[in-house]
Amino acid sequence: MPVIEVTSLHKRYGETVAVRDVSFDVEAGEIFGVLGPNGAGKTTTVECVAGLRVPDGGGVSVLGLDPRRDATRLRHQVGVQLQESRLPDRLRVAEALTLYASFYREPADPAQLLDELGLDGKRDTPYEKLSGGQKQRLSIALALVGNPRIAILDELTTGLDPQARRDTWGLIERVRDRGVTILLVTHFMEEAERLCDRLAVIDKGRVVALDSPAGLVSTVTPEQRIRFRPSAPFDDRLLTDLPQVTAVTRSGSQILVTGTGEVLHAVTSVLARHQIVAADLRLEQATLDDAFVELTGRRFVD
Ligand SMILES: Nc1ncnc2c1ncn2[C@@H]1O[C@H](COP(=O)(O)OP(=O)(O)OP(=O)(O)O)[C@@H](O)[C@H]1O
Repeated sequence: MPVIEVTSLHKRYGETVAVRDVSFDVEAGEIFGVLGPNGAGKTTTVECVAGLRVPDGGGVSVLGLDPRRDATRLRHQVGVQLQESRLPDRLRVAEALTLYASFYREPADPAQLLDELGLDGKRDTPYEKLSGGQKQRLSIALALVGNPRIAILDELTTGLDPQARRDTWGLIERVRDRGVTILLVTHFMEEAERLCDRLAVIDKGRVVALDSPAGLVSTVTPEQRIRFRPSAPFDDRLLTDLPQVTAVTRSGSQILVTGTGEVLHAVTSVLARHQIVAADLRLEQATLDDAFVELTGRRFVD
């Protein structure tokens, strides 16, 4: 049974249609991603789910309730971390968490949450003295302090360095393992691929695909790319004659072969037969980025 149901959501700001037609269901216990380029309508969608905006059309149901009409009941069950949330500069980390915990009937233990988020050493640090990554982790802690059943996280790792980003992903997986359902907005392909059980890809206010990351990638033409540097010159026809090869292009000393099926085996076998070593050999398979191009006809731009 879905814990979040979004049906034909429509939302405009004056002349701008931010969300044209968005529908998806989120099942209990999953990490559900809303992925799309800047301005696609992701934030507006989750703000409607969080009850912070009123849809102009369509409906949203969270735990069977209306996010605006039943806001008080949902407040204890839904934690929200929105883009660029700010706290007063002088507020210390532990104070912020204790303050937020006091708003809830059955809050999490603030000390344990700080420990889990790697903020234990920052308990007495004022908000203004935290790094970007620490502020981000604090905002996640604040979204979780009410022990919610659902956490809505918008642009979780924007502005974080690669290590902090990976740490945050690990944290989100641990939260999910405790049974919290997570609705995650992202414009990072890698984040979506690594974290999400299922994804709605949104473009220009519409859902253009809804599937698991692997499912989305598999809808793309199953083309593979092989890159290597040959140890000796050879005629392209050696490879283009192979039925598995669709194209061979050269760029400097590097060769790029595209093909399907057992193309890697076919290429390496024929090269070996001609005593050619394929140095720096890499096999590239379709990614979510390729799936996005296939779905929208253009490259995903961050
Ligand atoms: N408060 C607002 N007033 C007017 N227009 C808005 C407002 N908020 C968003 N928009 C516009 O609505 C569209 C969708 O914005 P939204 O923030 O939902 O997209 P997004 O996918 O979350 O983008 P981003 O990744 O940049 O946050 C954009 O064209 C944006 O300029």
